[in-house]
Amino acid sequence: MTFQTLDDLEDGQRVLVRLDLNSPVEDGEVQDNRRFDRHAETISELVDREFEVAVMAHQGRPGRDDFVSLSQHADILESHIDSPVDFVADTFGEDALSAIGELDGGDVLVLENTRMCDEELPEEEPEVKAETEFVRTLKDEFDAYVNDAYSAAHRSHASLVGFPLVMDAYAGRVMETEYEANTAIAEKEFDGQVTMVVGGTKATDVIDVMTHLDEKVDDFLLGGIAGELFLRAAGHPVGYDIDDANLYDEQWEQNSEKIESMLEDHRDQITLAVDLAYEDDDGGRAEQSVDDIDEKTVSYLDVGSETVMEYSPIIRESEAVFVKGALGMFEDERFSVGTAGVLEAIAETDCFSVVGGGDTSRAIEMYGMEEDEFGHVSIAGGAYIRALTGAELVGVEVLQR
Ligand SMILES: Nc1ncnc2c1ncn2[C@@H]1O[C@H](COP(=O)(O)OP(=O)(O)OP(=O)(O)O)[C@@H](O)[C@H]1O
Ligand SMILES: O=C(O)[C@H](O)COP(=O)(O)O
Repeated sequence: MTFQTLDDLEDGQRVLVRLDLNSPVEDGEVQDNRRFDRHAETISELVDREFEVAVMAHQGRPGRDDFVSLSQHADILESHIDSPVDFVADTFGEDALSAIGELDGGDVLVLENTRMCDEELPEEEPEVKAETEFVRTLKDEFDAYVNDAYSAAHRSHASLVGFPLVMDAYAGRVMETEYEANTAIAEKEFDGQVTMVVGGTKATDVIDVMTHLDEKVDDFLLGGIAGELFLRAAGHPVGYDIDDANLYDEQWEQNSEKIESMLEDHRDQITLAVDLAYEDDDGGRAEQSVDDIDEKTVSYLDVGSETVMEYSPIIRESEAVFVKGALGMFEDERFSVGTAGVLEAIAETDCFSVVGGGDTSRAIEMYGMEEDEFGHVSIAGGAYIRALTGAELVGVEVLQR
């Protein structure tokens, strides 16, 4: 099934565009990344064709440090296209409507973080989202809706699934290319070994998907927060929160049964880290064998060098390698050994590879690798691995109705 694209959109209209600009935030500063670069292509095309463009996007989640305004995103987006990008600190209230009313052909306006609107987040059916005041108010201001946010298309949120039910809806260029690439990849068959490197912070997303990929993937190599939860299930005292970070315990509550049953039924397909890295008292990197950890007293921020040495030959023997999520907090060079080591092993190997994730794909350029050393680099994380299972993404599905 296909959707309408920008080729089907009549010139000069007022368009409401959903991008995924969800980015890493370090000390309050939004970090530029390839999501801006890729979405700039869609926005530039709309500007060149004299559309009046308003952009919706989200950043972080309420209660987390990365839940910030989109004002910096507007500036970064502007630096990727050749024309001004305005920002209004409002999602669909009077200020937003007045700024939208002032748009002229070729103008771009970024609206405030959609997740600051109460109706955006709860996961509900598209039909319910279409009835929200948020959707009902904004839809009257525009002639068409464009969804370019493939990487958020696994979420049934108002800005993603509500508008297509009540407006003419189109796929942007990123939506089109990511959908085509990931669908083709999901249909690929491999004769040899298929390996999936699973890490990152969104353990709930990856563990759900792992349970659906156990026939397609021969070897899961674990790291990141997800890997620590598997180590906890295997009897090691890691994968617990030791401060207010709230990265582990809630995800453990949600997933412990699934993890335990995966370990029980598929132990031979799951490879766990043998050592982990942490920050020592002098601010350096220290490593500890998993077997020597009696109690969690520090935050483990990377897998250790021994683990990279165990994972690399498995990668070298693979016909296909999929990566979702970083093996450590690679943004800090001290904790990049796992992520950079595994990506380098993939780049050096003649296998088919896909690296996905808004954050994870950033590690490629940070550590001196080139995108063309990999089969496909997706700016989608959760959406791409869900697509690998052959499942429809709700945000894509409503565009195809
Ligand atoms: N042990 C760890 N402790 C803290 N953070 C970690 C650890 N391991 C990995 N990370 C962080 O995980 C992040 C990447 O994982 P995340 O789950 O956000 O995936 P992603 O690649 O960005 O995919 P998505 O697009 O779904 O967000 C990195 O920014 C990295 O710093
Ligand atoms: O970064 C992502 O994977 C998407 O923007 C979805 O964000 P979320 O996991 O916070 O819903």
